Amino acid sequence: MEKINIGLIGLGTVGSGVLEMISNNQDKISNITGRELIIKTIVVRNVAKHREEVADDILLTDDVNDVINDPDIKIAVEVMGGINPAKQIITDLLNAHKHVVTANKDLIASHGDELAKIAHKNTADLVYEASVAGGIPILRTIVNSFAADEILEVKGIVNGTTNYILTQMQQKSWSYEDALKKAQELGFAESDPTNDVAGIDATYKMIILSQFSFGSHIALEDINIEGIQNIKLEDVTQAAKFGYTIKLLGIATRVGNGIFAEVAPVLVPSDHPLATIHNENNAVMVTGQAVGETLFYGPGAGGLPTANSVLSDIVSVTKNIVLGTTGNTFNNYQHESEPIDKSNVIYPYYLSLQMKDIPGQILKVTKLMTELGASFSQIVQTKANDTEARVIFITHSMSKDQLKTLKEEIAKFDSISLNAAYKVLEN
Ligand SMILES: NC(=O)C1=CN([C@@H]2O[C@H](COP(=O)(O)OP(=O)(O)OC[C@H]3O[C@@H](n4cnc5c(N)ncnc54)[C@H](OP(=O)(O)O)[C@@H]3O)[C@@H](O)[C@H]2O)C=CC1
Ligand SMILES: N[C@@H](CC=O)C(=O)O
Repeated sequence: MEKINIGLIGLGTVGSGVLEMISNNQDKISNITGRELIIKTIVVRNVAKHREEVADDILLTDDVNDVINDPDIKIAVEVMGGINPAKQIITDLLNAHKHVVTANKDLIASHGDELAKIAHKNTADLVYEASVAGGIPILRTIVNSFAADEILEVKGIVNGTTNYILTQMQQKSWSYEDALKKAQELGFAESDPTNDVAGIDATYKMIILSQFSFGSHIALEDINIEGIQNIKLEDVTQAAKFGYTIKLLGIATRVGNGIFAEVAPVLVPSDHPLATIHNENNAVMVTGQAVGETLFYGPGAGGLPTANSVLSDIVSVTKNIVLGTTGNTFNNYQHESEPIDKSNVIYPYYLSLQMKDIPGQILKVTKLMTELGASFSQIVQTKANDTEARVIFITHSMSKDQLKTLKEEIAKFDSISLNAAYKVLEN
């Protein structure tokens, strides 16, 4: 059987999973593709650290040119992460006519269109199913199964680390710090977890999802991004008492000719499907004009689940090589998203305030709401400390502008502070 040589760049959580899956599933892959897949070369930073993991017949090197300049390598798998030097490496690989499979959402969200053009020019494939929602095969599903439908909204839980952290806080009352440490040990978090907890990783994934869903590229600066770093156990507990579970959600909705996109902690009704997604699992809800609401669920992070998506890309590139159909674009870039009128985007909010325990305080806030045309459906007061009360409101739907003005006006009071304002998802 003819062989196809692969260069693997990175042997961390995902790279090790790719190595394991190729060696364990060789027969099945050969039956499907008609080719034997061989990992010829592996590139890492620290060769000595990986010597024991790698068979003697594979070249283990710290020089990526051993892949770029090897004419026998047809497919390169980039699972090292980060934007630099990954961008230059992928550019060089494509210019050397290698097909590239990557899991790198940072890079694809930031420079995907530029790299797709380089791939097209070189009749090479550039594919990245693993870049969004780890083990869930969502990108090809959107390309193939929503080809004739108009997608109205795509939303969901697209970061495994933050969902793992929130689950441990909710179900086991773990501290935020302990849960993050465990997510890092389990290989779910990025090498620097800042992007995970700050919502940036989820935002990269929403940029890619939006491009596939709507054909529009949304710039990172145009997305409202809020992470989970400031979520308090008391908010998690209070939200549960109101019948909600806090989740970090990505939401991208068609508004006129543009897209409204946001990544933020959201109170999800506890009987909503997204509230039932626990640990490192992800779920993507795609709403189509014709099909209505659909939900795709599975592991969003971790070595083998992510490697499974990488392998699905490797198999599809191999089939393209066999059929001579390489170089067809995987992304759906049509244009930059047009500006939208955000006043049309309205949600109820969970507002957590701390106020000096003196008469008339709550009235000050409700008066402000009335002046802004806003109102609330639920209110709870608890003791924060000896001199202050915690007051939680669930508001009726209000716009971002109303919320912004409310925040600004509350900030003018010395004796009242707004600690949290989270969107509430309606069933
Ligand atoms: N972990 C996950 O669950 C998921 C990760 N991803 C994405 O997959 C990619 C890889 O993630 P993950 O496996 O977790 O990352 P790791 O940090 O576990 O592994 C990174 C690997 O890349 C190697 N590497 C890093 N920089 C260089 C360099 N400059 N030259 C050569 N080798 C380098 C490292 O070598 P060494 O070991 O010697 O340091 C290491 O083997 C990232 O883009 C990530 O966002 C996508 C979905 C899920
Ligand atoms: N750090 C990411 C890994 C997968 O993309 C996550 O936690 O989702």
